[in-house]
Amino acid sequence: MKPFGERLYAAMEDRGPLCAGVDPHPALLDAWGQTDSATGLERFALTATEALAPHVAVVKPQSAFFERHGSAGVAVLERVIATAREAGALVLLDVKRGDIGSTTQAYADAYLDPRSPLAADAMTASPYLGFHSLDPLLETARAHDAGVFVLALTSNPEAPQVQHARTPDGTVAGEVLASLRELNAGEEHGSFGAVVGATIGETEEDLDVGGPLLVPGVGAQGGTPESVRRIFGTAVHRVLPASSREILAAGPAPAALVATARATADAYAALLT
Ligand SMILES: O=C(O)c1cc(=O)[nH]c(=O)n1[C@@H]1O[C@H](COP(=O)(O)O)[C@@H](O)[C@H]1O
Repeated sequence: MKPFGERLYAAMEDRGPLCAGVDPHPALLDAWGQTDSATGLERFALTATEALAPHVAVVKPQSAFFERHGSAGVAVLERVIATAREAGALVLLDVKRGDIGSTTQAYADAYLDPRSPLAADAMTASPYLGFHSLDPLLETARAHDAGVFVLALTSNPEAPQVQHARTPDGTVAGEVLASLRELNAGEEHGSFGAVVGATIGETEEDLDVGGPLLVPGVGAQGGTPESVRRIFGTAVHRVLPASSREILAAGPAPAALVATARATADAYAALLT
């Protein structure tokens, strides 16, 4: 198998630059006429995945919305992952894990080792126990040609308190970005990505980490192709926009989901050229 970064680049060229989030919010379940239960979750999540996965580069299930339904919800997550991969999409599992190294290895086994029923092509990780507390994830990803997306400059308004904090060498976010650049050194399309929100406004950080840039915050949180172009400058060709609520709100009709996803991918495709 090729490394994740190369597989992602090929998928974005082939299917357009879009990561479609599967975030089964209770309000969306209701809007789709489903109950807030494991049965409603299953109908919602599989309808969305079956519709979108044949058309988008990446499907990103948000684990919390499955976990809140207990073990039945996690079983649905397993089916979403398998369904999306069978349809040819890459799966980025959004779990934002981060812990001491020995525990991080167990997360790596759960989400990146192909023997696990929850194994995905890539996962999200939080570096706030120290970037190298993530080493077990990074090493397991390398061993299985998977990817890791590390939070750098997130889309939420509380983020600057930690991420803009000064360090002897710059800022916390700058150090995360530099660590990713080091991991991807020598690769044209590295497998270790940064998460940078489309809503962060101006930044002086060097956002080109040599790997993909997962960019949530487009659509429902207000980010646009123009704001993405402004924020990412010469790194814009690495951007993978991620949108959840805006696409899912078009459902439950599969054709409407696909049309909204396609329109979003088309709106961002010009950024990559
Ligand atoms: O890692 C993420 O995906 C993420 C990082 C971030 O900075 N901001 C952010 O919104 N997200 C996730 O991206 C999704 C955003 O969904 P919408 O705002 O509905 O498009 C949610 O699943 C968030 O958890």
